Amino acid sequence: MCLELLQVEHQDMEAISEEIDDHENEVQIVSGSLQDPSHVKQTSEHESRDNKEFSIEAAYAAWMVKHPSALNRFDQMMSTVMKKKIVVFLDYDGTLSPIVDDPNRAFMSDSMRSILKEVAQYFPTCIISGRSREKVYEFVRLSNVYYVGSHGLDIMAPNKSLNDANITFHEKTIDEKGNEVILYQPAQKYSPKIEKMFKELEEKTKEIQGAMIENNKFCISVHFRRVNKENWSVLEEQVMAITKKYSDFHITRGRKVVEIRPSIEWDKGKALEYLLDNLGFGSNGTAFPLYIGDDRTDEDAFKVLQSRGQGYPIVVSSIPKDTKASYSLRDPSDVSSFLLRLSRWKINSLDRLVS
Ligand SMILES: O=P(O)(O)OC[C@H]1O[C@H](O[C@H]2O[C@H](CO)[C@@H](O)[C@H](O)[C@H]2O)[C@H](O)[C@@H](O)[C@@H]1O
Repeated sequence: MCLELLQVEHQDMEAISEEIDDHENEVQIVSGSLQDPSHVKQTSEHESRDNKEFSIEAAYAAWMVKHPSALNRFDQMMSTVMKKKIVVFLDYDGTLSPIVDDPNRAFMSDSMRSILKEVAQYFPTCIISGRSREKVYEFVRLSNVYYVGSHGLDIMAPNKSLNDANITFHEKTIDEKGNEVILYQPAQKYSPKIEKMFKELEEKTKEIQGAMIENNKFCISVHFRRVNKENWSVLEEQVMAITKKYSDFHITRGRKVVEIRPSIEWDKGKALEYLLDNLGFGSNGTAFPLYIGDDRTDEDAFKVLQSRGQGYPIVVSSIPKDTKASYSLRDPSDVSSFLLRLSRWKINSLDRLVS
């Protein structure tokens, strides 16, 4: 049996079940014997735990053939990078921090922080999150990392080789360390409406126990992870009713979260292109982006890498799901192993240059 299949056998089944649960609304997620997650649950009630584990593992193993582990393929992946400039893009929740019940407590481990700090010493490193940029910084607290919030709608990046010919929404500003940075916020004009909607949502949903509304600056997250299942539809109706009043906004879904976003053509994929093309990370194909993410919104970035034929899209998932990523990592712990390996690889290649 190959190494990738063996690894699946040691998966934490509880975490896997939770992840399946998180993607309940996604029709496509599971392939092979697990095509419909609700079916998985119904039949699993009648199956022994062993059988359930076996079918999940078998489906995952089949999926891994198409999306091999970036850890197992590390050497092969790096052998094609050659003299290109690696740029590291990371999602936050579910990638750098494990999914937890309380969004305000999604802390990153100290070991992940120190590995990330090391990676950022060797490669330009950027976190692209659905959260507000400030909130991600609060969790990460690393000054050598670039932060993009609100699913790409709030970009703060170094002021390098800016090619601003067609960019109309950027401004130069000074960051906490006194460096000149550029700020690109294509949804700025929606701020007053977002504030209004946020207040309305808080007021309307305050009776629903466990509901949490998170203001992500240029988008809003309505969390239902801690809401009783029987109240999910009530919460959903309230969110729909309020969003309907704002014709220039739409709803997207993530892991036990409904998100309200301005209807403009901008997402994590566009933010990734913007960063690659405008911020001195090396356009003209010299940059080699690695993008690691677990969320449905990260798929927009994976698509961009696939269409540019540039870099490696890596999905974080412990269940088989439909993805444009070429490689996979199971969970944040795998992500930290991958990042550690990446920085060690860089140190070794620098050593080889010196000797
Ligand atoms: O783009 P990301 O960095 O992955 O952010 C996506 C959303 O992540 C957060 O919610 C998710 O993680 C929470 C903490 O683990 C969890 O409680 C929640 O159920 C998940 O949906 C964040 O709170 C959202 O604002 C982000 O949009």
